[in-house]
Amino acid sequence: MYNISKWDHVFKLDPNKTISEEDLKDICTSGTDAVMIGGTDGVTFENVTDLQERVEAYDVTCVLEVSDVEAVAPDFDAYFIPMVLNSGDKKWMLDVQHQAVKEYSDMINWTDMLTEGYCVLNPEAKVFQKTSCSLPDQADVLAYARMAEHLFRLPVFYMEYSGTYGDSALVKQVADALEETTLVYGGGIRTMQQASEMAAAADVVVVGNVIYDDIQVALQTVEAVKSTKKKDGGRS
Ligand SMILES: CC(C)=CCC/C(C)=C/CC/C(C)=C/CC/C(C)=C/CC/C(C)=C/CC/C(C)=C/CC/C(C)=C/COP(=O)(O)OP(=O)(O)O
Ligand SMILES: O=P(O)(O)OC[C@@H](O)CO
Ligand SMILES: [Mg+2]
Repeated sequence: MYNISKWDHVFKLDPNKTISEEDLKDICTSGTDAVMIGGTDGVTFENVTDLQERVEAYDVTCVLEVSDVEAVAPDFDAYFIPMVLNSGDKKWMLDVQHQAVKEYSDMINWTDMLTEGYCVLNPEAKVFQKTSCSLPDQADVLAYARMAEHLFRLPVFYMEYSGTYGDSALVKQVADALEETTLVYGGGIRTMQQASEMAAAADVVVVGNVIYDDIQVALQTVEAVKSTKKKDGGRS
């Protein structure tokens, strides 16, 4: 059984991208806490199940981050359901989830579901544009984090800088404001130093695109995150 509050590092694999068997093996046996399958576009039942089967050959926790209800497949260790808190369109906060629950409630095992409160902070990211986000300032981000923890009691607050490296001072401020909710950071990690810096601030660091651009650097982020957590302690 997975426990996200104990995780430090996650690799996010995009089912719409190609990865060699050798690289996939290195990712799955890297010592990461989990492999998350997810992306914003081009996610289909076929490419999700294809990647899922390949990851299942290894002994690593594998979760599906749902971005399209048509691409939900059985037998993942968990299902992460994003709610985009800074979307200007309630569709991405409530409506798509509502529709999915209405249609599929008899197939859902609720203990496998975990809701992520997303705060998207890179205006260039596909997810920012797709979900009509507005760019929050520091006070907005802190308010979203507090709402996630105290009003919605969400297990996860996800600071999403997808494609660009974020503001570690802001990540630290959010970490200081949260007690129970797990703070996940993702975006633009391309060096061990960046991985360590974000590991010192957030509970969980997600590494995505660099997997496809520089697999060796991607693999090194596991040790960078794990050794920072060991040294600094931290909440997770
Ligand atoms: C087990 C089984 C078969 C169950 C069936 C029952 C079932 C269907 C359960 C699902 C229940 C449920 C509540 C589903 C919700 C469905 C849904 C459509 C949720 C919407 C999620 C959402 C807000 C999506 C918007 C996009 C988003 C936040 C995606 C997350 C991934 C992400 C941020 C990727 C980064 O992407 P990007 O910025 O584009 O970067 P790249 O350029 O690298 O891709
Ligand atoms: O792809 P990158 O920029 O590493 O971001 C990771 C993840 O937060 C994307 O959802
Ligand atoms: Mg990606």
